[in-house]
Amino acid sequence: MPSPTVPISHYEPAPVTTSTIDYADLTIIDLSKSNTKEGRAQLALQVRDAMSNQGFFYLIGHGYSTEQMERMLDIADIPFSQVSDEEKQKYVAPTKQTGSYQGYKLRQYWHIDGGVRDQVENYNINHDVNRRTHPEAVRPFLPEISQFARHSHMNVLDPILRLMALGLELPEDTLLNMHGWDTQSETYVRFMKYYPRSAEDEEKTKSVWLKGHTDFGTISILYSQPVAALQILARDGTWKWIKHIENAIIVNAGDAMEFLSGGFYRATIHRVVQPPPDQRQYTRLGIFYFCMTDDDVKLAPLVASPLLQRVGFKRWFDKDEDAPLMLEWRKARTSAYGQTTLSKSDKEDGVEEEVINGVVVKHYN
Ligand SMILES: O=C(O)CCC(=O)C(=O)O
Ligand SMILES: [Fe+2]
Repeated sequence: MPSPTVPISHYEPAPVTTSTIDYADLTIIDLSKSNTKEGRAQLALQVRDAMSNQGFFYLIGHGYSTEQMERMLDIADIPFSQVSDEEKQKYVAPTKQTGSYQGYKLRQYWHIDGGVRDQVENYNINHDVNRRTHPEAVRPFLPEISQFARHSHMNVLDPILRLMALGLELPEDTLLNMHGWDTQSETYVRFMKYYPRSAEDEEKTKSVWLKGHTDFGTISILYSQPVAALQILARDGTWKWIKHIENAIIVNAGDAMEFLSGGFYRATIHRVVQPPPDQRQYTRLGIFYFCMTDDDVKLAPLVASPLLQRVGFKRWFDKDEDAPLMLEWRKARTSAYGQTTLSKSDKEDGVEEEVINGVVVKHYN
């Protein structure tokens, strides 16, 4: 049961920016319309259009209130503000060895550019919150975090997966059946806190905090927060800012969804940059639910889709049996990220590449 009586200090997020910036124009999906069959058919078309064009959309009507979100934000700050550096060290994720982020990713782990390393702390918790132990200050809040993960899974992820399966003209539960709650998967809650950086770091990285990348899994669920910093690479090659919408969720597809849909749903490149001037002195605390299929799902195209048969699809692997399992793809991508030496693309300016499971993975500056 949730325990909202456990005392907690309040995290006050930055005020919304008043700067004029170039925002992406994304579709807003109202999930409260998905209770009826007609509603779902209509939303499925909207989601299909958004995921095959921008690869990003907003979700509203998801049933989590602003007050519940404020409470989760207070909880999200605990692993950063209420745990000593010494205790944090005990819970650092052995990411390079295990290909898993569970636990802390402390500052300066990822290489960004020009010798500059990141200034962001993550604390990652598997959707099964008891899979690992947690710092003492986090423990009283595990029931609430578990309930939040369950909400994100059942009330956000599952409806999205239903709509995306419908979009491929497949049975509604096709994708959902690959994303069990009780099965073995890496699907996890991430708390992420960015700290302001030095002028020197900003200059050396041309203000990039997290290089342009695609996410590794199927669906990423980003609970909207006020500090503008996230940008997506639009089809015309320009970076567009993601606008904060109170109590909305930003949804994007990752590599695994791109593989399963034969390239129809796009894993869009996105990055994080220095916020506009009026938000630069604030920390930026975010809450995410990163979703992957069950570990044992092969990431080969869903060729039974009548839509894919009509419009055509891309194969990354000649034979389906050569496609990686979700477990293999996640491990390889996770252990390499921010650690490997990337090589410059000979085709595209400002792009660096690495080869993972035979696939060229690009990183954008
Ligand atoms: O901080 C954000 O808004 C996005 C972070 C992100 O892209 C990631 O963690 O993969
Ligand atoms: Fe990302």
